[in-house]
Amino acid sequence: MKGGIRYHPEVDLDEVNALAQLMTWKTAVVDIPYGGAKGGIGCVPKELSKSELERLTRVFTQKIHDLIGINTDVPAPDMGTNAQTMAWILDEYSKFHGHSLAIVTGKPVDLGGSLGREAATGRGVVYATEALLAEYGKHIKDMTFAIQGFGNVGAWAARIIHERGGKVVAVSDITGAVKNQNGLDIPALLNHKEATGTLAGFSGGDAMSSDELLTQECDVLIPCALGGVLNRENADSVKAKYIVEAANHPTDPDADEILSKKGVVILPDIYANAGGVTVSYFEWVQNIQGFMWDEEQVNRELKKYMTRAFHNLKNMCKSHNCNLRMGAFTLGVNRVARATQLRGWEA
Ligand SMILES: NC(=O)C1=CN([C@@H]2O[C@H](COP(=O)(O)OP(=O)(O)OC[C@H]3O[C@@H](n4cnc5c(N)ncnc54)[C@H](O)[C@@H]3O)[C@@H](O)[C@H]2O)C=CC1
Ligand SMILES: O=C(O)CCC(=O)C(=O)O
Repeated sequence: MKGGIRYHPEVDLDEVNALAQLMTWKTAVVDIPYGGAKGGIGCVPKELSKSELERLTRVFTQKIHDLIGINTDVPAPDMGTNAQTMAWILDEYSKFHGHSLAIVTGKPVDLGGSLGREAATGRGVVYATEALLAEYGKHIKDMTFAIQGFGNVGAWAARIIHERGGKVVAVSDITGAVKNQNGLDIPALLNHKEATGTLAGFSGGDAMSSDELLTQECDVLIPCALGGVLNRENADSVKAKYIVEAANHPTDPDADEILSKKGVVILPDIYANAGGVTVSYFEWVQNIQGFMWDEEQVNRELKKYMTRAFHNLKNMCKSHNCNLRMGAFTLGVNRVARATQLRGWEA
């Protein structure tokens, strides 16, 4: 099983359960050999010191070390966790079971992490967006983007879209939001965030409230933060023509219906954000083989997996005459059902 560990105040058992289920279908959609998992701690990581985070992570690992394993459950980063968190889990786990590089993915590269994993979810989102837009004869360089969340996924997606000539017109995070209809200078915004820890005060755009981001004028909206942010309160006001779900379950069922009726095309999470777990799979393979790939190979393989999955998804939608979310779930559930039947577990 595979999935991230989340540190966030809203983490609870129901949410982790739902996120683990999404991982089951996600890994099947991109056809990598895992089931789904997820873990989390209800806490506010920004309010904890580095040494408190380390102690929390080590005690958590002491509690779960018998549940995880390189062939049973392999954690990775999610919201509020990062490569450092994975390094602590690896170190603590190794005290019980011996040195096991493949016990976590998304580790620091210096500790056996894969080149390209940190950027992989955002990069995968960009590959997915390119594949979707190509279906409509469009290109990133001709489109405007609004991005909610400027953490690992949002910042990397923004950076790569900007590099490809796309115009990122609005960005938000927990500290606020900034917009510029002529396009934000993303490298400058990244430097500003690095230096100040906030989006506030960025001179290259106008400040706005975080909530406004979702209804901002743009072609493509990319939610990269929490679940349930698109709901019946705001769905009707969304102006984007395309939504690429980089976050997990950002669109609730009411919003899904409202947006579909408005003709908004939604690229679902279990495909759109699968680049992260795909490169996690590459990291696990590299650790087991004891052979590091170069970054070019990682990105080339990632593109191959994302493009192949998009074609499978599109064919599923065509043969079942359904939208992309239904197509993605049908693809994932069918693969799991087929494996289940082949093992003789048919009811
Ligand atoms: N890290 C990964 O590899 C993957 C992450 N995801 C999903 O992507 C989403 C983001 O994850 P990460 O970037 O890793 O987390 P992160 O912790 O690095 O960043 C989260 C970002 O969301 C922002 N945020 C939080 N609440 C907000 C609000 N109310 N309004 C606006 N922004 C808000 C934070 O300020 C931060 O910029 C999550 O839903 C996660 O499950 C999905 C696949 C893989
Ligand atoms: O990289 C991984 O193993 C998990 C990534 C993740 O948590 C997700 O796709 O939601």
